[in-house]
Amino acid sequence: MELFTVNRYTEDLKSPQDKEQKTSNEDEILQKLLQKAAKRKRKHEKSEAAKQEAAPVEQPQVEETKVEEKEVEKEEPKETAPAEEEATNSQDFQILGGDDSAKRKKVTEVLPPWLAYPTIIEGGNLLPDEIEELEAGKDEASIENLSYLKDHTRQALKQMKIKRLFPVQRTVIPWILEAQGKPAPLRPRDICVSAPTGSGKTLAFAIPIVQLLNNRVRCKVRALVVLPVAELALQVFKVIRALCSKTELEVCLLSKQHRLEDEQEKLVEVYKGQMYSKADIVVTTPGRLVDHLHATKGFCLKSLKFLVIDEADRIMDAFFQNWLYHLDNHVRETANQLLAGTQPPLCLKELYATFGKVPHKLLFSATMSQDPEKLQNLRLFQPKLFTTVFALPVARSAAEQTDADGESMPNTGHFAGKYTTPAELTEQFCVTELRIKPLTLFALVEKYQWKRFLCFTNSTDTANRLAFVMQQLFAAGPTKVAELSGKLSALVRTKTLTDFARGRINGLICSDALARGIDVADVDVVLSYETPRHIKTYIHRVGRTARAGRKGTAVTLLTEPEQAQFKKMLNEVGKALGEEITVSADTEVRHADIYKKAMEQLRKRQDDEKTLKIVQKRRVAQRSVLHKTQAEAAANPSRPLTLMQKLQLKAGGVDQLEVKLKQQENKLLAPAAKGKGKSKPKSKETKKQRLAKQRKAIEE
Ligand SMILES: Nc1ncnc2c1ncn2[C@@H]1O[C@H](COP(=O)(O)OP(=O)(O)OP(=O)(O)O)[C@@H](O)[C@H]1O
Repeated sequence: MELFTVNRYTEDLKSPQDKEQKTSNEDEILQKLLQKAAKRKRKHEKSEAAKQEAAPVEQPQVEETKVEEKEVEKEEPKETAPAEEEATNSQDFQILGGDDSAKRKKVTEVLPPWLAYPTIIEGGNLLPDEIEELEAGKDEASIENLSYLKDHTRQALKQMKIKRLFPVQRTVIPWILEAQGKPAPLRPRDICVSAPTGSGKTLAFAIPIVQLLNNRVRCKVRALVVLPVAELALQVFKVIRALCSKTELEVCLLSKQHRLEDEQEKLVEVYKGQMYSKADIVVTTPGRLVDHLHATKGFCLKSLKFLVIDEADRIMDAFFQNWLYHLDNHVRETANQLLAGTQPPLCLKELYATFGKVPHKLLFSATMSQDPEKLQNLRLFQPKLFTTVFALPVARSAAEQTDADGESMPNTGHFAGKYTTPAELTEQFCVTELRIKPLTLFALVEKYQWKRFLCFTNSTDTANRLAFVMQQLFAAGPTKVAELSGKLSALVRTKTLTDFARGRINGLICSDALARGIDVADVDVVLSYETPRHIKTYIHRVGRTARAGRKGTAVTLLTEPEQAQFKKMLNEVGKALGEEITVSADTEVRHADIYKKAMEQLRKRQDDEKTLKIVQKRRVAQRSVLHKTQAEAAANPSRPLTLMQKLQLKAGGVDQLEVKLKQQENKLLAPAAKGKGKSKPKSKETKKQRLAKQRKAIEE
């Protein structure tokens, strides 16, 4: 008996004809195999003969032989039968570790047509000839001559001291107004706007939104503006609020600078058991939006008509609590509730108005992302790109338009408008040594008498340390310097910015968290203390000056090794390094004493911080040990304590230990507290009152 039975598939030959056909097929295959074997044999013989010839010769000639071999191989297919050709063609696939001569297709980056063929925003900011036209009263960009602007917008703009619109505004505003004016089944295309920093993108979306929402009857959240950081949200909120000043529209700001409960009060009101929206336009950060979607009863976005994403590439780069997912869920849920009839009022008209409605998405940035994956997350509807600078696809010859196989290649386009800086910006650099970098910065500010400057570092820690050193260096003079980094609370940051805007502070040492979007008027110069890691960061940093058609300067401090790398980074996006500026060579000697002192103080401060961290860590550890010992002793009074535990309890228990460690901590914090104590208000305000006062001052 067989243990295993192997079942093979044996094709039943149905007819003698089939039988004949099968035998002829077999013969054919056999013939092919024999031909192949003969070919292989021939080849082997030839290569053996060649090897023998080449044996006494040195290395370079071996390579020649290889070339010959290849030539022989290339010639051979001419002699082979068609069946053999098939077999040789199979070598088109690249064999790993094998012959490298296999054919490879060239991979080219292809932009989707909407990115490759954008709408160009013509004209720069206020050009000299335009100013002459403005004086002559013939200016086409004057708000008086633009027919699509409503009276309430003109009045508000006049109050904001805006007389004419910038190119990006003149292109985008009429386009949105027209796209929204089309009848119901036609849906407007979503747009991406890529324009330089300070070119006026905020008004480009704010004006059409305010004009289109102004004829609403009932207050509902119809526009949502999302920004990456609280400071930016506050800035955009102020612009939209000013624009709405002549309308009935309500604008609400949501950001971590306020208490959630306060914001909830501003968002929703309850009347006779029904929830009503108190805001038409909501300006928010992604994190705060998610908080409200989950925690605020009655916060409903089902009537959303506009979704604006400012600094879009930043928002797409970061996860931001997956805000898009939560927003999507919220809109879908409310729509479903409405369809299921669980959310009153359910009437046909409302159903019709809600069903299938998607907000018009408007994306803005100075460094727009081209990454299709990131853009796909936003599910843009037939997107359209507006950009200021663009090199149109280069015209190619007929030969260039086809690849090696003779197939036509798509036009790839060249997105040159991706990283642009304002025309009014002057870029410079200063070469220094790492050892004396802070001193060079100090000397530059002294030499050029900059009264309003921003200085960027690559991390919050560097910003913190540099601000400390600069404060020491400038201590004797009138120049006031402060830190502005992500390490500080949002409230302190906003207060510092307000002080800077009002001229109480001359220079801010910032981390990159605030490099984007912040609009402070009349910044003389933007300094990069450390070279930015990415060109995008550089574009946003330098964009804090030369805004709204004004002139500005950007200076980068470079060490010798950094110079080539930075130059390469700029060249890659078609920018040049700019002019070199220097500080006098005896700077180091003149300020040696004061610099030495500042560095010593910094070292002392760092030591203190380290000790404080250790004390705090020990405090937490000892507290937990004591708690454990006390709990054990209470739970099991009969169990004898170890000597260590007895000592710990004898030392005075948790409370006394707390007091002891607190004393140590206070001692270390004492010098800092002393300095702060001077500026503290004398009145007995509570912390809550003080914060409320600060908030009020900031919003004003
Ligand atoms: N039409 C205008 N006339 C005069 N000033 C304007 C006009 N439009 C905007 N501004 C001013 O220009 C400055 C920059 O505007 P805005 O912040 O909108 O620029 P942005 O393009 O968003 O810059 P960023 O990319 O850095 O965020 C603001 O101070 C604003 O008040």
